[in-house]
Amino acid sequence: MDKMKGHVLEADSMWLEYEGCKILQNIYLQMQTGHVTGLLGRNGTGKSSLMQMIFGTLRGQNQSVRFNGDYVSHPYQHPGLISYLPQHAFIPSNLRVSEVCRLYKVDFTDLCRHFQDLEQYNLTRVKDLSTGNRRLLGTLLVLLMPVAFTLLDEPFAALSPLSIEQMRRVITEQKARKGILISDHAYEDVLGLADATYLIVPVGRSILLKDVYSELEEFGYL
Ligand SMILES: Nc1ncnc2c1ncn2[C@@H]1O[C@H](COP(=O)(O)OP(=O)(O)OP(=O)(O)O)[C@@H](O)[C@H]1O
Repeated sequence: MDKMKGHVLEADSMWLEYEGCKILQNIYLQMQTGHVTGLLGRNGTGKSSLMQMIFGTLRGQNQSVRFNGDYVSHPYQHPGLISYLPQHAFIPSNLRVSEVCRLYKVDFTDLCRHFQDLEQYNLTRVKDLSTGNRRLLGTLLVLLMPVAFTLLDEPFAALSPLSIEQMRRVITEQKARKGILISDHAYEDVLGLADATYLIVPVGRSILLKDVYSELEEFGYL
């Protein structure tokens, strides 16, 4: 993938229902390389589901994900296109940190450049890391993977204030080479990073925020 050229990833007509219960209705969202896009919404409004649909691992009633205008049926199957940080643990826990770095095509030295404390865990098995360090490792792997777009579901949860600050710096650095979508309840952190922010409002519609704080209040998020 040509990193010098700008790329656009669009999620269009995203429709999701569970047993007749409407979660997402006709959502549109756009990401572009060089930009951080924020995704906010109250608990249960469907942010995680939307990310899984964009990644391609959850099928809704309708969805259209387009890369530079071309429909992509399962984005995660395209090498170099997309990475996704789910809320749950996802790294094979029996592998050593150095092995998962190879698996995700991330240079361990580069990873430690961002978080020096991780240096000592090169040969540690993932299951022996603390919960916070496992989350930190997972978030860094997904962020540093050589892909055009990265989806981050709650990257700040389980991180200490100092780690959040450092992670914000990594995100800002990485946006120079990719497009990043962030959903987190630490909305100030999201707004501080985002070039544009979408709010999912009940029931399942998305709004591109313009007058950010007054719209967040108007739609009952704050
Ligand atoms: N497998 C499922 N079957 C039925 N309902 C589901 C299923 N998965 C999710 N839901 C429902 O879909 C809605 C959206 O869930 P989702 O996890 O996407 O929301 P969210 O905005 O990410 O929430 P949070 O901020 O609390 O993480 C919720 O009401 C949830 O209960």
